[in-house]
Amino acid sequence: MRFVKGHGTENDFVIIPDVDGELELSGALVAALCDRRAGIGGDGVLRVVRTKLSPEVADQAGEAEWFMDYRNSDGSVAEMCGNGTRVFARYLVDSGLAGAGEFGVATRGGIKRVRLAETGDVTVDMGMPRVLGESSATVSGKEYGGLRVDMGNPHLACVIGDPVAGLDLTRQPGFDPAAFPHGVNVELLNAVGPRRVVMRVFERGSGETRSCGTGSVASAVAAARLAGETTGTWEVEVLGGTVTVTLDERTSYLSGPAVLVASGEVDL
Ligand SMILES: N[C@@H](CCC[C@H](N)C(=O)O)C(=O)O
Repeated sequence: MRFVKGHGTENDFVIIPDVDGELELSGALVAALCDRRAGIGGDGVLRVVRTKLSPEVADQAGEAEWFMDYRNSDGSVAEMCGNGTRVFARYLVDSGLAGAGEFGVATRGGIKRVRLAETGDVTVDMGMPRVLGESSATVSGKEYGGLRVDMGNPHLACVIGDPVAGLDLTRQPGFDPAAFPHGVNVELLNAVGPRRVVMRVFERGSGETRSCGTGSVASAVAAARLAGETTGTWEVEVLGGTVTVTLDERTSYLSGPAVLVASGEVDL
């Protein structure tokens, strides 16, 4: 099986080209590919398949030729992945499946428009974040209040007073299953300057990752709300670098680097 490895601020993915939709991507196969010792290693898999050949998103085929079939490293399916969309776009352009510039990508969370800059950065129109209210997460016995934000996938973004560096995120933070019946991605962040936050994330289905695009937008929304703002540009520092989030009256944008680092054949 041919693969390409890429990452966006070290949120890393195994990209599997399956343009004609011939592959049976089981949960076990995804987990084996993402295994960092026995496989290639990654936070998730991005299967590249024609939208029109994918019944669950075929209605998006008029606006996006390619479907990003995203899976978490434990094999579970997720609706959306912001960094994955940026890396997916980089792959499409570098492999000649899409022309440079601007185009749509089909996802389970709807069409995402992407724009590739000459600097190498990729920007995704992430849509309007939906704020669903408040909830809380528990880390090492301590409870943190946070904002429930729907980015196509579920988030709980908690602005905490303390630095996030010392938090133990080796285990899934506690959360209210009634508020998040399908699980949740938990962000913990603190403000380190005007419109600048440091964020760590525990992702549903993948554990702690070094960056999360949908989580960065959710974090910017939570930080903005605390500052009494609704629009503007936030820098989100993550373990793997920095991404930029812009909120406006209509939508949100995620920008940052997206790179491909390896390719080859895998026989699992
Ligand atoms: N890393 C992603 C989010 C991936 C999906 C998430 N783990 C979920 O299950 O919702 C991003 O960059 O947004």
